[in-house]
Amino acid sequence: MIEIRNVKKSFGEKTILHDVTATMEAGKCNLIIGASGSGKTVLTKCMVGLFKPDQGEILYNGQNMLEMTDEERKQLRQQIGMLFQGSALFDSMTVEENIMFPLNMFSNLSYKERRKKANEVLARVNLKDANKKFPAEISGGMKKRVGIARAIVLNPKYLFCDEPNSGLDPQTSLLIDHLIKEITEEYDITTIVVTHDMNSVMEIGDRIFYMHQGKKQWEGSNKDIIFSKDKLLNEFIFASEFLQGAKEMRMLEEKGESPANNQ
Ligand SMILES: Nc1ncnc2c1ncn2[C@@H]1O[C@H](COP(=O)(O)OP(=O)(O)OP(=O)(O)O)[C@@H](O)[C@H]1O
Repeated sequence: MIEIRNVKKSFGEKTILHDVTATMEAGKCNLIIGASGSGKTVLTKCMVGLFKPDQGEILYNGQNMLEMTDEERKQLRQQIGMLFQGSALFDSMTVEENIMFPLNMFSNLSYKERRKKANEVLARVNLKDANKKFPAEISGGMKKRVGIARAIVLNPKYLFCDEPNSGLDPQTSLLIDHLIKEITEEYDITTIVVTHDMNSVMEIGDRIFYMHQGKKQWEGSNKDIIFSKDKLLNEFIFASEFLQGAKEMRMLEEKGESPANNQ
């Protein structure tokens, strides 16, 4: 679990995060959504220690990251897996070598054990046969799966995914979403996904945090998001073509004309 308490962050005169409080739950996909510039990235950078908040607390399983010693912060860092927007694979390394990289850096395992572990996670993301390929030889969806395998190879407690669907077709996006959700539940990871993709929001959004101009404007689940009365959230989500059908359904329901009422 990650608890963000009253976090404030400014750059110069400009306040970017205004008193943000939110709890990211373990074993769940916690999605941060919001328009460009609403503060999603600054918030996640504060969470992983890349920015220091001016005020507030960030608690990892009850321990304030901002008060940790360097050693404690180093240990925490090893419990955080990251999936970057462009997958960020090393082009000169094979898929297997890419996945072994965090193990080479942070584990005391032998070469044989590291290879075994890398191939286990590769099998978990259904890429067993791609281990000797180079990134240039695999598709965008496969690269994302390699990115996920690399992010989970150290058995992280926390997984941060930055726009995991960017550049993918809808079908591949869905596969990646499901993989992230399955892994989150299977390994009881606290997963944080920053996304613009409303399809993902509806598919895997156990907890959704809607940021607006640096404030947490709304939070809830994918079950209640389309029924929210929050005007700003409604403007944001119903701008998506994907949710036009849901919007029309909701309007009919409000008028008592839903097909469900006519049965
Ligand atoms: N290092 C920085 N120095 C100064 N201002 C910054 C810095 N990083 C971000 N900002 C500002 O903080 C605000 C929020 O940016 P942020 O990147 O968090 O938005 P976002 O919601 O992630 O947007 P997007 O969806 O486009 O990635 C923006 O006005 C941005 O210019």
